[in-house]
Amino acid sequence: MSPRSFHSASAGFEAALHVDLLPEGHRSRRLHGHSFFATVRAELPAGWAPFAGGEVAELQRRMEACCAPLDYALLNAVEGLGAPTDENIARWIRRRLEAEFGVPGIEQVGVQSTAHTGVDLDRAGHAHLWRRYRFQAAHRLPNVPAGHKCGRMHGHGFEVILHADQDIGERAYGLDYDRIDDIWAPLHFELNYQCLNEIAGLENPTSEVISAWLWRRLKPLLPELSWVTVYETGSCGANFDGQNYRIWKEMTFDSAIRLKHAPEGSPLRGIHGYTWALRLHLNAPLDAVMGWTVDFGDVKTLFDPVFKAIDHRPLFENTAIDDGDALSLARWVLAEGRAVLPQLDRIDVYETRGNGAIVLASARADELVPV
Ligand SMILES: Nc1nc2c(c(=O)[nH]1)N=C([C@H](O)[C@H](O)COP(=O)(O)OP(=O)(O)OP(=O)(O)O)CN2
Repeated sequence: MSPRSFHSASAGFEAALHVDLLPEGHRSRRLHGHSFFATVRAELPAGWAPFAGGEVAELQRRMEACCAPLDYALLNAVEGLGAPTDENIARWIRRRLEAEFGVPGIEQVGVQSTAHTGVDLDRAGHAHLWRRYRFQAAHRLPNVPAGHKCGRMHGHGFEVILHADQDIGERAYGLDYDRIDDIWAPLHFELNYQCLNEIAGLENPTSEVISAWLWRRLKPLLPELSWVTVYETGSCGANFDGQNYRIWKEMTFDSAIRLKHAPEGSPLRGIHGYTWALRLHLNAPLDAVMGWTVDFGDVKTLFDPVFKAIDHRPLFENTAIDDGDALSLARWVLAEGRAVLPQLDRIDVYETRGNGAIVLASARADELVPV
């Protein structure tokens, strides 16, 4: 096993734009504005930050400085940006982070322009557009053991994220979000306000089965489709890429830390704390009878002793945890978590939205699947 790790930092900016390369009459040709949110994930070498454990703060500082010219700006007037599509903004941020802000090992740059729309630029330079949809539906899982809560008929506000790889290199404009909307529209009609068990192919409607069902329906219409993500609740879901199933479970923990390598006088050296966001990712084959990889409920139960060791704790008193930074915590959680859940293959730990660390259990290049 050769684990890889990434640091993540984000910056928001308010900006105006008009996208003139869209067809005549398209609403985005008009002057309009967005609250953008950009994130970078980078595999940073040891010694890059001013002190060990200071990587998130340093990456955040550089990310904010990089994006500063975009804040309260007309993006069409920003030098070198070109047509202000989400993709071009991501490429502009990436170029500047590399060339002017000394950020090595960039794995991903994401730009979110609305609550339901964005682009993730991967290491190879492919732009994955994503679009989020919602549908309200009921279901029950018919094969769960007696007494399992999901065996009862219940309902969810499901969310689906469709990711499409534009694969257009450096061209300014490829797939339009509206095309994804048009392809999604009949599926919304089919799923919304329905009982999923009554739909052919969804007799056992787990998140995994729904994501694969959507993949089979959408891929022929949208060859660019790269992942289908299904959120069953706000804290768990599944992802399918045509071959592999991945699931995740999110939780928060509230803990105190200090960074032991921070310089004298820095507040980061003293006791401080966060409501950390923790996301557990698992990769496993589908159980043909249950229709799931690992039961979200089992994930929670098996992980509970690890959770209890970090929630409402002074983590600097735990000598098994190297330091109080996000990467040290993610590494510890991965090691402890895999002892009880060997399917765990990635841990994300965030101090605040977009600012934290990710650790992978293996060196597979395609594991930064956005969710
Ligand atoms: N791998 C899967 N496990 C489970 C699925 C599934 O689709 N795939 N579905 C369910 C249930 O349908 C249930 O509604 C969701 O379960 P759970 O994670 O327990 O959801 P909660 O939001 O209720 O969890 P809390 O963290 O307690 O809020 C079960 N498992």
